[in-house]
Amino acid sequence: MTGPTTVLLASRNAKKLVELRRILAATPAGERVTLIGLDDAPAYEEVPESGLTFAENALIKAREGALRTGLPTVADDSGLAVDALNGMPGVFSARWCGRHGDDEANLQLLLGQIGDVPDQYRAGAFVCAAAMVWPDGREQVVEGRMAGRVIREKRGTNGFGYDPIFVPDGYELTSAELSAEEKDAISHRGKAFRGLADLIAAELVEQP
Ligand SMILES: O=P(O)(O)OP(=O)(O)OP(=O)(O)OC[C@H]1O[C@@H](n2cnc3c(O)ncnc32)[C@H](O)[C@@H]1O
Ligand SMILES: [Mg+2]
Repeated sequence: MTGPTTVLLASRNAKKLVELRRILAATPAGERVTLIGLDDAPAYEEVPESGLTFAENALIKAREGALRTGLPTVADDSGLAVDALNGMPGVFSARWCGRHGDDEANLQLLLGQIGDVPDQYRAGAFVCAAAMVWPDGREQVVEGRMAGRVIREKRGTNGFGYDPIFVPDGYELTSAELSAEEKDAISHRGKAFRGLADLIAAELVEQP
């Protein structure tokens, strides 16, 4: 067995880094992997998320990271797909209001758009595609979903993004009222990252 392997998470989102570290730690790869984020990697100009699917965007980010750093690289792309909006905001979730990362404006715009949609038609799902690109060019993508419905007013202060207006199926609480651990256990990103963590563990265990 070789020493620890450094894996890059091609993201500046600190919450994603914490989440993937926690999930990796629970797998056989836990002790063998040191996970770093873009803030700890040699700086490079990031490519725009120009894909039309979560998987394409995750691969764009992961390929660029692997190319620029030579490290095995993970990246994810995620968002909320609302049935009444034919799957939007989807890949545009982070910039739905027209600028990147304004969670409150994104959420209020969505609430206004589906204001007239009756309760029984407010289904949607959080979706996450997590991609792994190895330095030799091999690529793997794992997707996770969390189905639920969009409510009419914000509830809860945990999480981020659209969490305060999303109630997962089987729950009465919004995903912003669940604890981080409770959300991880059922979330789109939790599922996708656990799938990837298993692939990373298998890869490293097979190494001579
Ligand atoms: O650097 P990267 O990894 O790209 O970080 P990011 O924050 O831009 O992340 P994404 O491109 O994956 O965009 C995710 C958007 O989708 C929404 N979203 C995704 N997962 C969510 C979750 O678990 N809870 C609430 N909103 C979520 C939210 O609006 C995010 O801004
Ligand atoms: Mg992004």
